[in-house]
Amino acid sequence: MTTKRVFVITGPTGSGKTTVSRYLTDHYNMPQVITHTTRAPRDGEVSGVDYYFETPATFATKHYLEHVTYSGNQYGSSREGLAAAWEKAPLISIVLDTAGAVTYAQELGTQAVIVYLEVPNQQALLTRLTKRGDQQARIEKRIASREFARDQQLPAGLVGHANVIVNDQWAQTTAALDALVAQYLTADSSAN
Ligand SMILES: Nc1ncnc2c1ncn2[C@@H]1O[C@H](COP(=O)(O)OP(=O)(O)OP(=O)(O)O)[C@@H](O)[C@H]1O
Ligand SMILES: Nc1nc2c(ncn2[C@@H]2O[C@H](COP(=O)(O)O)[C@@H](O)[C@H]2O)c(=O)[nH]1
Repeated sequence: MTTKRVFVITGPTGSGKTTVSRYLTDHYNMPQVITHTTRAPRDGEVSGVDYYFETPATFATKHYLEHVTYSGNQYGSSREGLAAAWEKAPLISIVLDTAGAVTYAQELGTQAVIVYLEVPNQQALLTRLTKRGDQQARIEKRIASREFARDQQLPAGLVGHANVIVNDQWAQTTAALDALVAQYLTADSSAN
C-alpha cells in the first residue's frame, strides 16, 4: 500500500503553487487540501473549491494545524481538511506559504514532501500576477508585505528537506514533478 504523504507546495506568490497543485490533481488524482482564508475571492474563485472563504469570526472557529497572516489576511489549514483529503487518496497536496511549510515539515516529518517553487526572473513573476487578473492595488500591497520578501528564499528550516523546482519552463516543471511523484507511488517505497 502507498504510504500517506502530503505534497506541500510552497514558494513566492505567483510562482505557480496552485498551478502545480492542479497538475497533481489532474495527472495523479491527488486531492488538494482546501484551506481557509479571510481574503476576498478573486474573480472565478469558489468557496469550497479554491478556499473556504471566511469572515474573521468564522475563521476563528476552526481547528488549525497551522495558521498565518499573509499580506493582511488570515489563512489556515485544518486538521479535518487534511484527514478528509487522506480519506480519498494516500497522496494529497496542499498549497502553503513558507511559514506553513516549515510547520508541516516539523509536525509531519517525512510524511510531508516539501516542494519549493522558484522563478528566477522577478519581473516575470509580477507579470504573471497581472495576467492572472489580480487588481494592481492588491499586487502592490502584496509585494510590499514582509511575507512576500520572506518567501523569495527557501527558509533555513527547509534546507536539506525541500525539493526545489525552478518553475520557469512548464515542460521542465512537469518533468521534475513526474520524477518526484514516481518516488512515492511505488508500494512500500523507501523514499523519505
Ligand atoms: N511555468 C509557467 N510559465 C508561465 N506562467 C505560469 C507558469 N506557472 C504558472 N503560471 C501562471 O502564473 C500565474 C500564477 O500562478 P499560480 O496562481 O499558480 O501561483 P501561486 O504561487 O499559487 O500564487 P499565489 O501564492 O499568489 O496564490 C497563473 O496565471 C499561472 O497560470
Ligand atoms: N500557511 C498557510 N498558507 C496558506 C494557506 N492557504 C494559502 N496559503 C498561502 O497564502 C499565500 C497567499 O495566497 P493567495 O491565494 O491569497 O494568493 C500563498 O503563499 C498561499 O500559498 C494556509 O492555510 N496556510
